[in-house]
Amino acid sequence: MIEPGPLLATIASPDDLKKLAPEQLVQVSQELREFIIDTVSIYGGHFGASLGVVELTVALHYVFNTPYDQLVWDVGHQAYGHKILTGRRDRFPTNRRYGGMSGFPKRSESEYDAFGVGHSSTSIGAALGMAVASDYKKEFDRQHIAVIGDGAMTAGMSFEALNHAGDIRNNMIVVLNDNCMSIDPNVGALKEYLTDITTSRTYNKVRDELWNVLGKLSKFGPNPQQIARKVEAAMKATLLKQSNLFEALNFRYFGPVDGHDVQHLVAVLNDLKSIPGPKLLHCVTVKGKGYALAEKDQTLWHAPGLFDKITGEIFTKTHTAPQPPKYQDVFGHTLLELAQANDKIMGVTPAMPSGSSLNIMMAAMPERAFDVGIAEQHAVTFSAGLATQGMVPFCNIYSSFMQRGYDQVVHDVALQNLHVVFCLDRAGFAGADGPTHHGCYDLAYMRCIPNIVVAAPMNEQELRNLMYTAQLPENAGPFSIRYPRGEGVMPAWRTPLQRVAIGTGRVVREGEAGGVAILSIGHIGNYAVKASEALAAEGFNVGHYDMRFCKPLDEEMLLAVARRYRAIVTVEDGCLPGGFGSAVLEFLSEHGLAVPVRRLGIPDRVVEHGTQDQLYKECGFDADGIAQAVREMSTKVALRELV
Ligand SMILES: Cc1ncc(C[n+]2csc(CCOP(=O)(O)OP(=O)(O)O)c2C)c(N)n1
Ligand SMILES: CC(=O)[C@@H](O)[C@H](O)COP(=O)(O)O
Ligand SMILES: [Mg+2]
Repeated sequence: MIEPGPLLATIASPDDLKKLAPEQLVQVSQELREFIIDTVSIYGGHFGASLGVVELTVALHYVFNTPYDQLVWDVGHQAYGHKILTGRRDRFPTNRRYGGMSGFPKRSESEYDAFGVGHSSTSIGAALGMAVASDYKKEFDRQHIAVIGDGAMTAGMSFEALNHAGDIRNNMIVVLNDNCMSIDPNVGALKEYLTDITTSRTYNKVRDELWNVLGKLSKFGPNPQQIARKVEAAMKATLLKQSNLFEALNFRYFGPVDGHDVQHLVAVLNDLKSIPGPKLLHCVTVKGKGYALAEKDQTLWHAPGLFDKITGEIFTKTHTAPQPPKYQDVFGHTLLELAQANDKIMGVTPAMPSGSSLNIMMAAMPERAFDVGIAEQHAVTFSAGLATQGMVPFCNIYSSFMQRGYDQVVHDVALQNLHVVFCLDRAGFAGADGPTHHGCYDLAYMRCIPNIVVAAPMNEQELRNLMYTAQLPENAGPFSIRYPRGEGVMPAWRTPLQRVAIGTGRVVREGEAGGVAILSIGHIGNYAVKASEALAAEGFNVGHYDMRFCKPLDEEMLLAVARRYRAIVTVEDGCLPGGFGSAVLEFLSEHGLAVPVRRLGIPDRVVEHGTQDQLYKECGFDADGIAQAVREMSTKVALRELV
C-alpha cells in the first residue's frame, strides 16, 4: 500500500480540495507528484506527462465545479493526477492491470471523466460539443475545458475544432499544455510558433499588460462583461489579434503562463471563468517535472516501465541466452537495410519515431525519413504523394491509429493503386493501453479494399521477407503488413532477404488426413504451434498452416486443406467480424466446400486492458484455447459422423 502525504490523504474528491487555502495547494501538488512517482515506479504506466500537469490538475479541480463543469483531457495519458483527486486514489495501483482501472479517462469509470480518450486531439471537438449542448439546455453557468498538449495540437482534428469553435463562439476554455514534447521531441512549424510566443519579448509584454488589467479588475469583483470589454481593448491595443494564430481563429489568447505556479494558475483560471466565448490559455510546463531523470530524457520516461524511484534504474529482464528482438526493431533495421539498397524508399511516421523504430532510419537518412506530427491522415496522403513520383514510402502507423487514416488509404492510395507500403505496428491486442489502442480491426478494414495486399508475418524472418517483397517493382501497389507489440520468436533474426510469392502460405505442420487443420495468420501462429505440440503429445496429429496473406488468400492451399481435413480452426489476433476467418469462410462457401470451421479471434465486444497473454486467454485463443477448440471440433465431427 502506498501512503499518500498528509494533505493528499484528506482529499477524497475535488470538494475536499476546495476546502484548502490557496497556500496549501503547493504542498498538495507536491504530495500528488510523490504519489504518482511512488505508484508508477512500482506498477508502471505513463509517467512524464502526468508529472508535468500536476499543478494544472490541482488548479483546475480547485477552480472549476467538476464534474458539473466538464473537463476533457486530450489523449488522457496525463490524467493520473485527475484520477487520484477524483476518488480513485486507493484503486490507482490497479491502473492498467487486468481487471483494474483504465490508464485513460473513461466515462464508465467515473463521472469526472467527461470524455473517453486514448487517441489524441479529440478534446477540443468534444468540449465544443458539450458547450453547444449546454447552451441548448440553457445551462449557461456550465464551463467546458479541454486540456491539450502541444503534440496533440498538431493534428488536423484540433484545428478543425478550433475553426468551428471560433465560428460559433460558445463558452469554452482550451488549456494548451506546452512542454515542447510529443513522445519524441515535438515537430513542425506550430512547435516553432509556440516557442516564438513563449520567448518573444512582445508577447511577454502583452501578457503582463493583460494580467495587470485582469488583476485589477478581479479586485473590484467579477463583472464578466466589463472584464471582457477591457481585456479585448487591451489586446486590440497591442495588435495581438493581428499577430496571434489563436486570436485569428477568434479565440482569446492568454499566456504564456508558468504551468507549475499553482497559485498563479488558480488566479488566472478564476479570471478566465468569467470571460465569455472561446479562450485559449497557453501554459508552459516541463514534461517529467519534479523527477530529474524524467525531465532530462523525456522520451525514455514517457512510459518507462517499472523503476527504482531512488536510483532511477529502469528494470529490464536479464537473460543469459540471446532473446528475440521486438518486431518494431526488426522493422526499423530492415527498413534501413532496404533503403540502403533502394534509393526510392522513404520512411513516414505520424509522431511515433521511437515507438515504431523509424528513428533508426531517421538518424541514418534524415532526408528520407519523416516524422509528420500526430497526423495519421496526412501521413497516408503524404505517402501517396511521394508514391506518385516514383518513391516507395513505408508508412508506419500503429494499427489502431490507422483508423484515423482510413479514407486516405482508400481514396488516396488504393483507388489510384499507388505503391505505398503500410506497416501496421501494435496489431492485435496492445495490452495495458486497452481498447483504445488494441489493433483489432485492420485485417477486416484492409481486406475489403480493392488493389491492396494484406499480409501478416508469423516471425521476424517473415517480416523481413514481406518488407523486401513489398518494395519490389513487381508489387507496385498498396501493400499492408501487420505485426504485434513486443518481441518475436527468433533471436537470430538477421536472415537473408527472400522474395515471397504473393498470396502463398506455409505448411508449418502436416496433420493426419481426416483430422483437424489450424489456419493461422501472423504472430499468433506461434501459439498455434504450442497448441499443436500439446495436442501431438496427446496423440492428436493436427495440421497447421501459416497463411501469411489474408488477401489474396492462398486458394490452392485452402482447397488442399479442405480436401484433406474434416474440420478447420482459424486463428487470428484480430476481430472476428470480417477478418481472416471470415475470409476463409467466404472462400469455402463460394467453392461449395462444406468443411466445418471454428473461428478464433477477438469477439464482437470491447475487450478491456490486461497483458496480451491474459487477453488471448480471455478470448480463447491462447495455446490452451486453440488446443481446446481443436479437440472440440474433432469431437463434433466424430459425433456428426456417428449420427
Ligand atoms: C491518434 C493518435 N496518434 C498517436 C498517439 C500516440 N501518442 C500518445 S501521447 C503522444 C504525444 C502527445 O504529445 P502531447 O499532446 O504534447 O502530450 P505530452 O505527452 O507532451 O504531455 C502521442 C504521439 C495517440 N495517442 N493518438
Ligand atoms: C498514450 C499513447 O498513445 C502512447 O503513449 C502509447 O501508450 C504508446 O504505446 P506503446 O508503448 O505501445 O508504444
Ligand atoms: Mg507535449
